[in-house]
Amino acid sequence: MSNRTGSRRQKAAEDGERSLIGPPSGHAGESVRDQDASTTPFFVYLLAFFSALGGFLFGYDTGVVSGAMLLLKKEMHLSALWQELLVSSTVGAAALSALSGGFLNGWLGRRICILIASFIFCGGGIVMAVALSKVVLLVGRITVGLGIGIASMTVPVYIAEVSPPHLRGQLVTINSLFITGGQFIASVVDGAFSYLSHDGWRYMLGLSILPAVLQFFGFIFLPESPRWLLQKGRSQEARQVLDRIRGGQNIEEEYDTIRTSIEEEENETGSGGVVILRILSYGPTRRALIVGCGLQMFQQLSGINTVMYYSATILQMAGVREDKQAIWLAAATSATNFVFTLVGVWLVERVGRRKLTLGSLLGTGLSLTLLAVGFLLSAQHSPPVTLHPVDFHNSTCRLYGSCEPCMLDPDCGFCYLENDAGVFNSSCVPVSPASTDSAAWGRCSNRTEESFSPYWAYNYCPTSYSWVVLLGLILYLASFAPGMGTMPWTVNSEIYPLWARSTGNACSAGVNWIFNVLVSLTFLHVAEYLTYYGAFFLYAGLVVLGLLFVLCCLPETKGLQLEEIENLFARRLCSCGDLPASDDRHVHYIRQSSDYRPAHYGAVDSDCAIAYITLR
Ligand SMILES: O[C@H]1[C@H](O)[C@@H](O)[C@H](O)[C@@H](O)[C@H]1O
Repeated sequence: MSNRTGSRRQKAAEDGERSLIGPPSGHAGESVRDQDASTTPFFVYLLAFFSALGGFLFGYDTGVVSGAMLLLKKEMHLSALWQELLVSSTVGAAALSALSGGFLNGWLGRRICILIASFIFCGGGIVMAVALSKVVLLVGRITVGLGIGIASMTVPVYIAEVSPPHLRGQLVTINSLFITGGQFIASVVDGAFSYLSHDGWRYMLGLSILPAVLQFFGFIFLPESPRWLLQKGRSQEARQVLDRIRGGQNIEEEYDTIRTSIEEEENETGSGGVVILRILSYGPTRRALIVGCGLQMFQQLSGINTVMYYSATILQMAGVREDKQAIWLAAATSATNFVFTLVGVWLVERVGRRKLTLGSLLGTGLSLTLLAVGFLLSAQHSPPVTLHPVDFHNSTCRLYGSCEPCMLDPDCGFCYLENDAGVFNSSCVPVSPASTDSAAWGRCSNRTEESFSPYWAYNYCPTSYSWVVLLGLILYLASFAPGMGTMPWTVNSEIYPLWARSTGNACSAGVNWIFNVLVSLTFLHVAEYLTYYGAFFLYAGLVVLGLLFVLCCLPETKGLQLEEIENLFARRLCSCGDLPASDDRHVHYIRQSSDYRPAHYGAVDSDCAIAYITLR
C-alpha cells in the first residue's frame, strides 16, 4: 500500500476516534459536506433536471407502448408475434446498449453520452412518428431502446458525480422520479390520443421528441463531470467545473479528495487492462459489483413490470370492461407509482438507502402475498361453465368446467352474462385468430354495446374478490416505488470507485434490463404453469431472498463522499450478528482487533454494515 493511502486511511481512522467523543466541531478544515449543506447552488438542480430528462424518456418510451399497441394492432393488423416484438425489442436493445455504455462513458465522458442518448431518442421518435410499415416501426423502437440503455446507466452516474454529498441521494432519486413520471405522462398521452380514430399512435410515440430536443440543447451548454475530467488528466477544466457547480464555495478539499483518490486507485489497482477483469479481481470492486447487480436483479424479480403490465387485467377483473376506461385506470396505476416515488425522494436522505430498501422489500413481499391470496380466492370461487355449445373444431376449450382453467388456456376465453345475482349463461369458447378482443364464433364473436350482449373475458375471470387484488396492487406500488423502484439506481451510482464506475453501472443496468425481459417474457408462461396466484407467490418468495441479500450485503452510503464509499467494501460484505445495532450515526463501535479501527466514514446508522479502515 502506498504511503499516501496509508496516511489518508490513518487520517480517516483518527477522524473516527475524534467523532467518538462527540459530533465534529466546526473548525476551519471541517468537512466539505457540512459547508455544502447550508447553500446549494441552483446550478446543481439545473444539471440534475436536464440529466433526469433522460430518465423521463426511459419511462415515457417504455410506458407509452401499451396504449399505442391498442391502436396499432387494429390499424396495422399486427399479429401477437409482432406486438411482442415491438414491445420487447426496445427492452432488448436497452440491455445491449446499457452494457456497451460503460465503454462509451469511460471513453467519451458522461456529457457526450447524454448528448448521444438524446440524439438517438430524437431519431427514434421521428422514425416512429412517420413509420409507414411495421418494419420501420420496429427500427424506431430498437433505436429508442438504444437511447434508453445509454441514458439509464449514464444519468445516475452524472448526477451522483456533480452532486454535493448531502444531496446526492435525493438528486439521483429524482432521476427515478422522472422515470415513473415519464411512465405516468405516457399513460395520460395514451388516454388522450386513444380518442383519435386514426394515427393516434403516431402522436403517442412521436411526442418523446420534445423532451429529447430539450435535453440535447440543454446539454450543449452544460459541463462535463469534474470527476471524469480529473481522471482524464484535464485538471484545469475539472477545477473550473467544480468551482462553477459549487457556486464559488471553497472547493479545495473536495478537489484534493478526488485527485488523491484517483492517484490511490491507480496505485492500488493499476490503470491498464480490461476494466471488468480489474473489477472482478479486486475485492472491494468485486463486492460492490455483486451488491449493485444483485439489487438490480431483485428489483426486476419483484415483478414490477408484470404488475404494471397486468394492472389492466386486474382492473378488468374488478369490473372495468371498456378499453378506454381501462386505459385511464392504468394511468391511475402509474400515477400511484409516481406519487410513491416522490415519497422515496423525500425519505432517501432522511432514513438512508439501506433502511428504505429493507422497508420497501418487506412491504413489497407482503403486498405480493396479498395479491396472490386475491388471485387464489378468485380461482377457488371461479364461476362455472353452464353452457356447452357444440364445438365443431373440437378445441380444448370445451373441456373446461369453470372460468379459471378456461382463462389459463391462451386459446380460450369466457363468454358470459351477468346480473346482480352474479354470472349466468356462461361458456368457454375459442378466441378469434384475428384478435383476442372477441371469440372465434358464437355469441361473443360479434359483440355489440347492447345491454343483453354477453361479456367476453380473455385472460381474466369475473370475480367478487377483485377488491383484494386491487388493494394488493395499490399496496404493492406504495411499498415498491419509494425503495426498490429507486434505490438500485441510486446505490449503483455511488458504490464504485471512479475507475470502475462506468463499467460497474453498465453491468448493473444491463442486469436490470436482462431481468426485465426475462420476467416480462416468462410471466404468461409462469402463470399458465403455476396459475396467477402461484406466479405471485413465486415473486413474493423471490422478494424474501432479496430481503436477505440486502440485509446481509447492502451498506449505508448516506452522507458520504463518493471517494469514501469504496472503503465500505474493503472488507467482507456482511457483519450481521457480531455487532450491536444502532440508529445513531454518531455512535461508533470499536472492534477489539489489531486489524480494524472504528471508521469515521462508516455506515454506522445501519444494522450490520460497518466500514472498517484497515490499518496494516
Ligand atoms: O426503477 C424503474 C421503475 O420502478 C419503473 O417503474 C420500472 O418500470 C423500471 O423497470 C424500473 O427500473
